[in-house]
Amino acid sequence: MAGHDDQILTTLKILIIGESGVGKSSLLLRFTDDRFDQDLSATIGVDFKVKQLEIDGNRVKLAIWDTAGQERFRTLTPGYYRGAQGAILVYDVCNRASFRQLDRLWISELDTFSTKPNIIKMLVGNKIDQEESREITRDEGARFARKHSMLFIEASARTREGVQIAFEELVQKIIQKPSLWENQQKSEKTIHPGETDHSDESGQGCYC
Ligand SMILES: Nc1nc2c(ncn2[C@@H]2O[C@H](COP(=O)(O)OP(=O)(O)OP(=O)(O)O)[C@@H](O)[C@H]2O)c(=O)[nH]1
Repeated sequence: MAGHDDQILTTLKILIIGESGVGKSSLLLRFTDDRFDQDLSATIGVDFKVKQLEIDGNRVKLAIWDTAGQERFRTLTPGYYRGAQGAILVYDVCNRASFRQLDRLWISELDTFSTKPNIIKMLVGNKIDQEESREITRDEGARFARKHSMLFIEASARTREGVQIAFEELVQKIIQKPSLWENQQKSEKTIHPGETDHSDESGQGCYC
């Protein structure tokens, strides 16, 4: 029966980044637990959830890191990024500042700290249930994604729209690039937030 660990193709590390309040934790909660909480508190440091997903007949385990958007809660930045095969960059379609910050901060931070040069990026414009307050058109989001070679989807953690597909498309693209995950199988190891990883010091091992 699918779901046993020996049937898992690989474990992938996925990051969710973006400004505070754009809905990163809400997207994760919707994806992992199919829940939405109107009064979710701000993330402090990093949250971490694991979920299995079946893509094109392959079962993969996702370790999803939800990072704090607020500067004062972001203390371990390089560690978040290390070894990640995929990143979800989130903005709020009703908040232009959160869109602008992708260019000013989040993309360059990802480029600086990512240890995998071909990491797959998915841009998510969240909160499309608030159409009346929209500040960023779908077209503008799509153009920005194209410019930065990112996948793109609009979503609402509140209504579920686009959430599952955002994660699935990202994972599908990662699976299609075996160079991102293939040789971590032998030494597969999962580091949880707060644990120390020494694998880089020896020049081998992985961080997944
Ligand atoms: N209407 C609407 N509200 C949303 C949606 N997603 C999140 N929210 C609300 O937006 C607020 C912030 O959501 P969070 O998920 O905590 O945002 P975050 O990006 O994780 O914030 P930090 O943890 O501070 O980085 C909460 O009140 C959520 O209920 C959405 O799709 N639609």
